[in-house]
Amino acid sequence: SKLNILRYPDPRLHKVAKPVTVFDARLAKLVEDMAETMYDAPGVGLAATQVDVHERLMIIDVTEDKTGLRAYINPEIVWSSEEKQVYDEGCLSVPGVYDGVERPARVKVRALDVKGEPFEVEADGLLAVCIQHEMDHLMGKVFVEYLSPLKRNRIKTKMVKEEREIARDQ
Ligand SMILES: O=C(O)C[C@@H](Cc1ccccc1)C(=O)SCC(=O)c1ccccc1
Ligand SMILES: [Zn+2]
Repeated sequence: SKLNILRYPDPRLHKVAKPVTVFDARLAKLVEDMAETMYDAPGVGLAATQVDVHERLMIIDVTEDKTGLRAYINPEIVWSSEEKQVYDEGCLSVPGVYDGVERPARVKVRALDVKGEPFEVEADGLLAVCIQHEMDHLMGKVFVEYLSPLKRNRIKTKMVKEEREIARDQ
């Protein structure tokens, strides 16, 4: 079923996720529900933090035809390139905002799959950007924190105003 995505500046987006320790049917269902939520948004990634589940779990699918879904559990970056790249990032928790963020161009990440089996991915391009963006979510970080205080405050003000309008219409 579709889950509710927390919207910035909800304070729960700043909670630090805890490692996953139990690989059971609940976890598999959570991955399914997160995937349904992500494809519906639409998005190319989603961290458990964004659906108010504070466990170290993220899903990513950067393929055009939605055939590349992968769950990364207890992910850790084991190598990142010196070379950086600026990419126009978006965020399902900050709808309508896209802005340049500089990050290492390539990363090697180690994680467990939904069965608890370890795997490793070396990524570049959008996958590398997304892995780093989702892992920030698991650390309670939202990509607007890389922008200038002026830009961040304008975004915050706009989102709070929109939140009030949504509340008023209900
Ligand atoms: O908020 C999130 O974590 C999802 C976010 C991931 C992301 C996208 C691009 C750069 C960095 C991180 C999104 O998916 S935003 C939506 C988006 O970028 C997109 C949506 C549909 C097709 C392609 C991209
Ligand atoms: Zn995001």
